[in-house]
Amino acid sequence: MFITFEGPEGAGKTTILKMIAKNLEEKQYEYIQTREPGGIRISEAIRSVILDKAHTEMDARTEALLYAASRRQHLIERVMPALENGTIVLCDRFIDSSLAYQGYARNIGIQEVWDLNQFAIQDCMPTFTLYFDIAPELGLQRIAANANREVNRLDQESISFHKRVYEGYEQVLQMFPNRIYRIDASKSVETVFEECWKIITTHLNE
Ligand SMILES: Nc1ncnc2c1ncn2[C@@H]1O[C@H](COP(=O)(O)OP(=O)(O)OP(=O)(O)O)[C@@H](O)[C@H]1O
Ligand SMILES: Cc1cn([C@H]2C[C@H](O)[C@@H](COP(=O)(O)O)O2)c(=O)[nH]c1=O
Repeated sequence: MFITFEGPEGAGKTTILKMIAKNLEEKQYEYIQTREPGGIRISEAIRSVILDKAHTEMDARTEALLYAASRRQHLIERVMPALENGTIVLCDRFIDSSLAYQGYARNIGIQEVWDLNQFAIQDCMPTFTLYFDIAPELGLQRIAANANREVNRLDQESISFHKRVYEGYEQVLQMFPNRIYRIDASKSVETVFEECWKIITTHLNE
């Protein structure tokens, strides 16, 4: 089972992913938790290049290619071997982030970014996706209030960019109504967790 966590900045993806991991651990499921961009050495190195605040000159297509390259290596080294073993994969962000951020918000085109990513993923799509729906203003407020979180190049984008990311996700949800579950991420951590856990247990029991 390949489960991805998606949504704008500060939506609570990482918080809930860790809680789900803890629950799976307690119930003795085999799982891994990982993230994009990153999760393994080469992809973490690509992450540093993409998210470096100094790299303000980065071209949108270069950005899309770097995310896709990072995705490819992470799939080959970490995700696919785990799935082949029957291990549950919890992944913080995946292809939907590229569609919303690069495809829509950066104006490359969702279809173009989808096509580019087919080379990287070779049909390895998530079993299902939890989309953390939050107004960009609230998400950004949450991350601003978190003193431990380092601000990266994407965080520094304007509020209009983050609003476009939100609109981009809306398009992506329309494209994949059977794969993506919308979660109201403005609710309390406990409520959001309960909703996500209910979806996961339904799939685990299928
Ligand atoms: N439901 C919630 N209500 C209030 N605060 C929350 C909630 N979920 C998470 N937070 C807080 O919001 C901040 C961002 O949460 P988190 O890092 O989990 O979000 P994220 O979606 O992974 O963000 P990003 O994609 O930007 O890394 C953290 O300080 C976290 O404690
Ligand atoms: C996978 C992926 C990510 N992004 C963006 C989204 C965030 O701004 C950063 C990752 O930071 P996080 O704290 O780990 O969420 O990268 C993107 O634009 N495109 C992608 O494909």
